[in-house]
This record gives sequence, structure tokens and C-alpha cells, in this order.
Amino acid sequence: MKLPATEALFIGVSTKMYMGYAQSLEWLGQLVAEVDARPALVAGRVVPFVIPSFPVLPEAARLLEGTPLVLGAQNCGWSDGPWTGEVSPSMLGELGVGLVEIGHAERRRYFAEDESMIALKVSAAVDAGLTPLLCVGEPETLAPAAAADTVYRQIKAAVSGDWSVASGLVIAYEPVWAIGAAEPASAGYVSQVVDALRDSLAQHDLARLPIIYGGSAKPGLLPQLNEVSGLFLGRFAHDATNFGRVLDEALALTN
Ligand SMILES: O=C[C@H](O)COP(=O)(O)O
Repeated sequence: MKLPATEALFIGVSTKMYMGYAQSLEWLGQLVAEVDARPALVAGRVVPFVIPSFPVLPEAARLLEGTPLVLGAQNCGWSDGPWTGEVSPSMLGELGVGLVEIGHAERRRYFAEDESMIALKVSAAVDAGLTPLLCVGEPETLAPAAAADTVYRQIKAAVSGDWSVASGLVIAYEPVWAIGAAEPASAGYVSQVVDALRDSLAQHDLARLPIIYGGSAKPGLLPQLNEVSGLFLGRFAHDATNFGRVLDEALALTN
């Protein structure tokens, strides 16, 4: 693997809505054990993060205290006030959340989140001091250059054309067609898309932006990727030992 010229590798997982409350806490305990078993993570070259469901966040913050695991949220609203059912970035900050997913493919597809909503959320998250984990990806299989162009435009829309905002993002590149599949997109394809995307971002001095890959990612993938800053795991980290295996792969790459 050729490492990107970014500072660190990010290895994270979202539980989406797969787990109940008790199950989430049990699994979080296992994840903390995987992280605790790898004291090299304290150096910060590999940044682990975990994104459980909203109601789990307060207890998760307690469980994660003193570990290098960064706590994330799966979504946020864009301002305080009369927005029934939403959760504000400022409250997430109070709960110890450092990272917030914005624009995941499932939110775009099933909850009609459009680019203007995503831009409002990015701005609100940044204002609240949270790091947006901006999820982008082409809906259909494309040639790598076209996929990179699609993703570039999604990022541009999410920052309302203000590229200075983009420097505070972590990008989760998730080809929509690779989410929930049996296998991830091929390593060659992902590397080509991310490489082309970095070329486009370079014109804004953003070639070093953290860009991680998600979509049926599992152990064994990361060492095959070039230019990618880590992995965003889903189902294949429901077995916490797989998360540990990916952490080992990331640590080996940064040695
Ligand atoms: O949030 C994580 C990604 O959407 C990947 O999920 P998946 O690995 O289950 O496809």
C-alpha cells in the first residue's frame, strides 16, 4: 500500500441501526478491549472511531473515556430550535461526540437528504466544533475518473463552494453500490478514484485531506489500497475481532 500524504489513518465503524441498546453496549465493551490490547494506538498514527445509535452516546462516552477511540454520531440537525425529532450538533458536542456522519448514502436515499441540507449540516457541525465525516460516493458503477468527478462535486456542494471549510472534514468515500454488498469495491478501483480525487482537490491545496473508504470493507482490504487514509467499516466489524485485525493492518502500515 502506498500511504496518502495525510497525518494519520482513520479506522472506524458505524452500527447503523443493526444493534439494540444492550447489544450495543456489550459490543462497545468488546471494541474497547480490542483497542486497549493495542497500546500503539495511543501514539495517534491510527485514529479509531466508533459511531453507535444516538441513545447509546452518553453511556458510550463513559465507556470510551481514557481510550483513544473517538465517539461519533450517525447524523445531526442543522440548528437549535423547532426541529422535532432532530439532534443538534451542540448537544452532540455536550455528549462527548467528536465526529458526525453527514450525508450517508442511506440518509440521501431513504430520508431525502439533498445537497442543501447536507451543506447546512456540515456548516452547523463545524460551528459546534465537531468534525464532519462527510459521506460521498457515486450511485452507480462508473469509470474511476467519472466517479472521482461525482465525488468532487458532492464535496464542493457540501461546503457550499467554500473550500476552506473542506480542510476540516474527513471524507468517507463509499460507492453506493458497494454498501451492504458481499465484497467491497476492488482495491484497484478505489485507489484510482481516490487518486483522481486527490488530484482535483490539490487545486485547493487539499490533496492531503483524509479520505477513507467504506462499503463492505473487511480485514485484508486496507493493505491493498493506495492513497486511502483508512476504512469505514459496517457489518464486518460487528465481530469486534475484525476491527482489531484492521487496526493491526493500519498500525503495520504506519510503522
Ligand atoms: O457506515 C458504513 C458503511 O456504509 C459501510 O457499511 P457496510 O460495510 O455494512 O457495507
